[in-house]
Amino acid sequence: MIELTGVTKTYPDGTVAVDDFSAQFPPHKTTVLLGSSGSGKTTILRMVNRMVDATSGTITIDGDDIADRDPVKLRRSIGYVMQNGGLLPHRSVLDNIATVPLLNGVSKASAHARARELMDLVGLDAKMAKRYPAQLSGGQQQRVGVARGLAADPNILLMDEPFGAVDPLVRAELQDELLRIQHTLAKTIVFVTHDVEEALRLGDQIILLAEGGHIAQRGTGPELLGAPASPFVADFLGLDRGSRALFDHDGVLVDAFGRAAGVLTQDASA
Ligand SMILES: Nc1ncnc2c1ncn2[C@@H]1O[C@H](COP(=O)(O)OP(=O)(O)OP(=O)(O)O)[C@@H](O)[C@H]1O
Repeated sequence: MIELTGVTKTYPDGTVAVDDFSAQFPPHKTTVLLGSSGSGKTTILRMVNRMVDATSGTITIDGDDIADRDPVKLRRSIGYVMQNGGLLPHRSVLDNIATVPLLNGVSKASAHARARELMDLVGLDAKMAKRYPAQLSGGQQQRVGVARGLAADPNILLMDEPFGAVDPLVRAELQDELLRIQHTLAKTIVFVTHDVEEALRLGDQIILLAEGGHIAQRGTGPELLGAPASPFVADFLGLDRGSRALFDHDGVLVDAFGRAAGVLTQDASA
């Protein structure tokens, strides 16, 4: 369990990116931080592995305060996948995937063997192993990024808009792959996106953020869709724009395409 309590981040120029944020990211589940640009999603994510240090508040992982952990060791124990893969351009696919295990002192032979297994897991053809990032499509680069994030077999995987830079079809494919991988590996995933469809597809829990990391609403996708807490939430989810509107059929919520999206509680349907 990752727990953030009263966490604030003020950058040196005075920008309060995150103001008094508290939340839990449960183990083996995917939590999506959803919000528009500048709402503090990346800052929250980076505070979990101490790429950014919180100004105040507490962050614990399984009860241990991360402020007491060595930041470099902490960072290497947590998978991190960023937009555009963040790959090292002059290293082969295999070396990119093996980066963290090699830093952790794993032998090159076993790091590469593990990297080949991960290539298979994320759906990359083995013949790509010796290629350089520039010789891959955007979608393939993202797969390498996911494999690299998983290479040290971390319990926690932080993903910062990992599929933001690819076209919608490839994006849907990558989302499917992630769902498949997560079904097998059950990592604790924190996934940042500003894309509502992506959040609804991937999130066991969605935390919708307004500016300053203020929580507009948290819950499952159907909970947010079925009972948006404010006009801001309804607007962000696009509930006023038709396609995502929900209709009540005897207590079962269905979307505009007739797909079940949730169940109304007794009170809400009364
Ligand atoms: N190093 C920094 N110094 C000063 N301000 C920063 C820094 N990094 C981020 N900010 C500011 O903090 C706020 C939150 O930024 P953050 O990147 O966390 O938001 P975000 O929701 O992830 O946005 P995006 O979707 O655009 O990545 C923004 O106002 C941003 O300009």
